[in-house]
Amino acid sequence: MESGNLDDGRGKTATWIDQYRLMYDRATRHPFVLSIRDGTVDISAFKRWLGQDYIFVREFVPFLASVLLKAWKDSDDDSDVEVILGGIASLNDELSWFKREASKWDVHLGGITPQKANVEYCRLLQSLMLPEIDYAVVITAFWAIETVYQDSFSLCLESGSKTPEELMETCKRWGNAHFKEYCCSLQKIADRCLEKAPGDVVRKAEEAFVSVLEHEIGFWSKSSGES
Ligand SMILES: Cc1ncc(CO)c(N)n1
Repeated sequence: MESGNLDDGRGKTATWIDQYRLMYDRATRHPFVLSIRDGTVDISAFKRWLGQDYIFVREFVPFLASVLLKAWKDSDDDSDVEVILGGIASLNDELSWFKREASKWDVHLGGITPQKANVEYCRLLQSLMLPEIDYAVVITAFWAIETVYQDSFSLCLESGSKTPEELMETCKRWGNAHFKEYCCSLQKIADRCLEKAPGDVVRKAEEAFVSVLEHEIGFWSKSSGES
């Protein structure tokens, strides 16, 4: 058994969160998210984020499909496919939710130009969809992408938060306990794969994790900021 230098019996993913704590906190405690939590959020920033995230989630569909395909081909545990399929199923519901929410806020999803940070994030997804990228790398990225939103929005649901009532549904979408469980399932899968992966694959997964954090920070800033 290989034991990494920071490995104290926890999974690799938990180790990386600690190791990149500053960046992780910048991704999960972004000023935009904090403004939702303290009730000072600028509604036009929220509407911009909504339109940009819809574009991102549409790109997330083929990414998830590619993760599913790799799990089906390369995973040694049948339940991986079920967890990922569950994620794909809820994406279907999520896209409908975006359309409903957008019409509620008078956001026209058809006419939105993706921000540069969004285009770059989608490009990262596309690079991870390539067949030569290992399952361990993409499942790690997938876990990180979902977990950043889970951590961010659950913050807005904590007791003492002043999240405006009309944004509660958005926060519950990613901040709810069921979504947290789903993120934990993804984390267990990622940790299991990373434990068995050769060193160069683990290094690539770590890079993908850091890259997701960087892109999430950029996404929050640019999607909620002035266009
Ligand atoms: C940018 C971004 N990251 C993560 C998620 C979670 O699905 C999302 N919807 N959008």
